[in-house]
Amino acid sequence: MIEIESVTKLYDGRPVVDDVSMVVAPHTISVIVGTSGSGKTTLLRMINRLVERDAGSIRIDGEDNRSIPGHELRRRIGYAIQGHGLFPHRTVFENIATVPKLLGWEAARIDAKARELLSLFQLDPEIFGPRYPHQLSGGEQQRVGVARALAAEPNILLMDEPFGALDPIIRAKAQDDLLTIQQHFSTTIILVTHDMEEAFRLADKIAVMDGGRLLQYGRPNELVRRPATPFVEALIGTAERPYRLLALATLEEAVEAGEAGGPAMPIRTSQKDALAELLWSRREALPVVAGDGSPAGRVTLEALLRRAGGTG
Ligand SMILES: Nc1ncnc2c1ncn2[C@@H]1O[C@H](COP(=O)(O)OP(=O)(O)OP(=O)(O)O)[C@@H](O)[C@H]1O
Repeated sequence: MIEIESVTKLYDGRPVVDDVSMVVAPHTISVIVGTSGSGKTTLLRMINRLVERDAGSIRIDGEDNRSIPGHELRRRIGYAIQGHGLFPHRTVFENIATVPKLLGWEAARIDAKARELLSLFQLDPEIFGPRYPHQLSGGEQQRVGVARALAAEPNILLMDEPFGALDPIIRAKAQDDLLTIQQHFSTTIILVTHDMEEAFRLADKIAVMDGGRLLQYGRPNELVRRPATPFVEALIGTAERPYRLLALATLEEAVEAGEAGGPAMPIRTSQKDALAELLWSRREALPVVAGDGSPAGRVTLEALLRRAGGTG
């Protein structure tokens, strides 16, 4: 758990993070969004003390982060940034091994960890382990950067625009990988992004910052349904609201008894994807199947339209 309480950071007497309080529950993903210069990176870096706060407190699992020794903070908190920050003259294996080595892990344990992480990120350890960063694509470098941040098995992972430089296809893949890995290791993640799609895709909770202040911190559908200020509403994008609501829910919540013709969709499909399919195939309803392929009912265009409007 990360407890940020009334935290302020001043530069030249001006607050760039202004009295911010938020709690990040264990094993969840919080995403910080906001305009450029709103204090997102500064807030993130105060958690692992790359930046020192001027006021307030930050507790990591109940302990003030100032009372945790530096090496312990590095072990407990992984940090991944845009542009990956890999060491160019070290191989992928050596890059991933950096913090475990500092912590004095045995070679066999480091090797096993590096292999596990590379495999999780779908990079063959035999092929990619001995390569240097310049021998990897941008997306591969980025994945190694995140693998390196996870190498010492941190409870917490701080990520600053980790996928900012990736093309949309690779980016979506990297986001999926991150969700899988987060579930695998139960990591608590705080991620900064400019991309609202990314925020909605990954976040258990979204924090919206503007001018150093935290305007709202809530579940994605709370932000859509009840934005705290016009700024939050504008940032989410008023034209996107119906699609965001549908994207946040699966057919599990919209399925009803009955039959429908045409190809079926799995119950874990997002309501947004189901609406797209209904519109594209010009159907009024489509059959829904459970995980094992057995019939689970149907979902209707009418039900999804109701949900898109915030009711139903
Ligand atoms: N070391 C520093 N000295 C002085 N001012 C700084 C320093 N670091 C950041 N700032 C200022 O603090 C404010 C917040 O910066 P920060 O990097 O936290 O914003 P951000 O929301 O992450 O921005 P972006 O989205 O553009 O990365 C900015 O106005 C920035 O110019």
